[in-house]
Order: sequence, then structure tokens, then C-alpha cells
Amino acid sequence: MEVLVIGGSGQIGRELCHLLEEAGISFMAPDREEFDLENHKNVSRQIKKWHPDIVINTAGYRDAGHATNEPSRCFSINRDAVSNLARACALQNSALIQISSWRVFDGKKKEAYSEKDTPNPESVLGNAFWQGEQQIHQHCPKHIILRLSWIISEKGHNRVTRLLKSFEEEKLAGTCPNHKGCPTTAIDVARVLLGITQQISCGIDVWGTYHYNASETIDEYSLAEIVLAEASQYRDIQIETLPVDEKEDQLVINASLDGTKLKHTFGIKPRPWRSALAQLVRNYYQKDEQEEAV
Ligand SMILES: NC(=O)C1=CN([C@@H]2O[C@H](COP(=O)(O)OP(=O)(O)OC[C@H]3O[C@@H](n4cnc5c(N)ncnc54)[C@H](OP(=O)(O)O)[C@@H]3O)[C@@H](O)[C@H]2O)C=CC1
Ligand SMILES: Cc1cn([C@H]2C[C@H](O)[C@@H](COP(=O)(O)OP(=O)(O)O[C@H]3O[C@@H](C)C(=O)[C@@H](O)[C@H]3O)O2)c(=O)[nH]c1=O
Repeated sequence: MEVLVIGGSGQIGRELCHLLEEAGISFMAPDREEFDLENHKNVSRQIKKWHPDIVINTAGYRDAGHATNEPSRCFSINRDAVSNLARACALQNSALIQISSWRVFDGKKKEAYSEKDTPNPESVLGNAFWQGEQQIHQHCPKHIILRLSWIISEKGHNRVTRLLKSFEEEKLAGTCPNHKGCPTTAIDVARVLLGITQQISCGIDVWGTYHYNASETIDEYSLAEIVLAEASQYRDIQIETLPVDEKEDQLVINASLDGTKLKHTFGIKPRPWRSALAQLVRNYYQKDEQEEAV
């Protein structure tokens, strides 16, 4: 089996490449210079060239704020490139595993979103993800779409590293008690992608859309408090209270996803995130110390 990973330098892609290597699965992970999703003609050329059994696309446009200022770039990567990818995979009879986001939903539901809920994206980014998903449905029957909530990792930009930096710089951004989600480590997502890949390679017919996030929902403000408590074990941080983003907090947003379908189909259970978060913060500071020692 040959796997092609797109976005191998990202938070999720990096961890996935490690796991594929450990599992002894043969894979290629061309960098953006070689496989630029914005170069639409190149997308099908690349799939032809590598002729993989499975393509895992962990690359994508990510920043919801920037997407409102440059929608065409966001749609170019998360919809049009994905459309080309889907067509190219279908032509080569490759399976496509595509990462998507809770942002296909409007975030107004009280409970976690299931795959049966109808998407109703409210942002440019959410729209691009949703339209990308539809392109996959239309053009590539052998597909898995994996929707995710909040990804965290010790390297890369995410909620936790942003908070840790803001503690260091004493420039605290407000967080929202009304925004809820499930912090999920990139390693955990890579584990899920590996599990899906292994089952696809056994020829099991499991195509469709799945949700995954870690097992506990938390709000942004409480997450910031936990990160502060963890960080305080390694640094002397003089912060008494964390600010609330009053403007953003007017809106209730639920980014949590129900992973029952994934569990029933693939036997992959959601993992808790609290101990992984503690480890992540520890590694973040140990990495700093190692760099200082060099
Ligand atoms: N992080 C999160 O909380 C969530 C993420 N997602 C989605 O999951 C996917 C992966 O997320 P994450 O690992 O956090 O993302 P990262 O931002 O860490 O990594 C993004 C990856 O995409 C690559 N990339 C970006 N643009 C292009 C392009 N035009 N052509 C080829 N490669 C490109 C980057 O390459 P380079 O290193 O060269 O920039 C990088 O490898 C993204 O699609 C994201 O939108 C979904 C839900 C939540
Ligand atoms: C990107 C970014 C966000 N923020 C703030 C805005 C917001 O209150 C909070 C979280 O922002 P985001 O949700 O955009 O960031 P982030 O969680 O890093 O990544 C996102 O990946 C995409 C694909 C999603 O689907 C999002 O749900 C989300 O998970 O952090 C910053 O302060 N600085 C930044 O650079």
C-alpha cells in the first residue's frame, strides 16, 4: 500500500507521518513547493505521478479571520483544489481521506454535532470546507471526510501555544466562556487517520463522513484557566485573572462533535485530552529549555 500525505509539515500531517513510519506503511509526503494545492493543474499531475492507493489531505486553509479578507484564496485551497484532488483520485482509483472542520455547522446546537446534522456554515472558512466536501461527494466515491474540532499540539499555531505565548509576553487575549469545543491533540487525530487507513487497506467499505474529537467538551475560558495552571508549574506567571472577550462572547458557539459513528464503524474511541494537555505544556517548556542549553 502506498499513501500520499499532503500537508506533512502541518500539526496533523507531521504526527501522521511519524505514525505511518512507525507502522511500517510506505508513504510520500511532498512539501508545499512540490505539491502546492493552489496550483490546480499540478494537483492531478501529482496524483498521476505518485499513483497512491490512499491520499490523505491534511493541508488546508485554516485561519477563519484571514479567510474573511481573502475568500478567494480560502476557496481556492479548501474547495477548488479539493475538487481537483477528488477528481484525480477517482481517475486513479485512489481513496481520498480529507480533513474538514466543525465550521461546516453554525455552532448553535446545544449538543455535539452528529453526521446527521445538516451543515449551515456561517463563515467563509466554513463555507469553503462545506463546498469542498460536496465536491468530494460528487466526484470521488471512495472517500472519507473527517471533521475535527479544536486541534492542539506543542508545535504550530493553536489555542494552547497562543495562550502560552501570551502568558510569556503578558499580552493576554480575551477568551469566551460561551465558545465550546473539544481540544484534540494532533497526535490523537493522527492515530485516528492511521486506524482509518489500515481498515481501508483491508478493503472494508466504510466510505462517508465521520466526526472525531477528544472525549470532553470545555469552554475557551476554562481551557485558558487550565493552561495557565499547567504553565504555572514551569514558569512564574503573575496573572490573577484571565480576561473575557466580551464582544465575541455575545455569541454562543458549540464546536463539539459526536464521534459515535466513527467508534461504531472503526472501533476508534475518543480519548480524553486533560493528561495529553499537561504533557503538551510540559514538552513546550522542556523544548524551550533544551533550545536555551544549546
Ligand atoms: N487546527 C485546527 O484546529 C483545525 C484544523 N482543521 C483543518 O485540518 C487541516 C490541518 O490542520 P493543521 O494541521 O492544524 O494545519 P497547519 O496549519 O498546522 O498545517 C497546514 C498544512 O497545510 C499546508 N498547506 C497550506 N496551504 C497549502 C497549499 N496551498 N498547498 C499545499 N499545502 C498547503 C501547510 O504547508 P506549509 O507548512 O508549507 O505552510 C501545512 O503543511 C487544515 O485543513 C485545517 O483547516 C480542521 C479543524 C480544526
Ligand atoms: C488564528 C488566530 C486566532 N486567534 C483567536 C481568535 C479566536 O478567538 C480563537 C480561536 O481561533 P480559531 O478558531 O480561528 O483558531 P484555531 O483554533 O487555531 O484553528 C482553527 O482551525 C480551523 C480550521 C477551524 O475549524 C477552527 O475551529 C479552529 O479550530 O483564537 C488569535 O488570537 N490569533 C490567531 O492568530
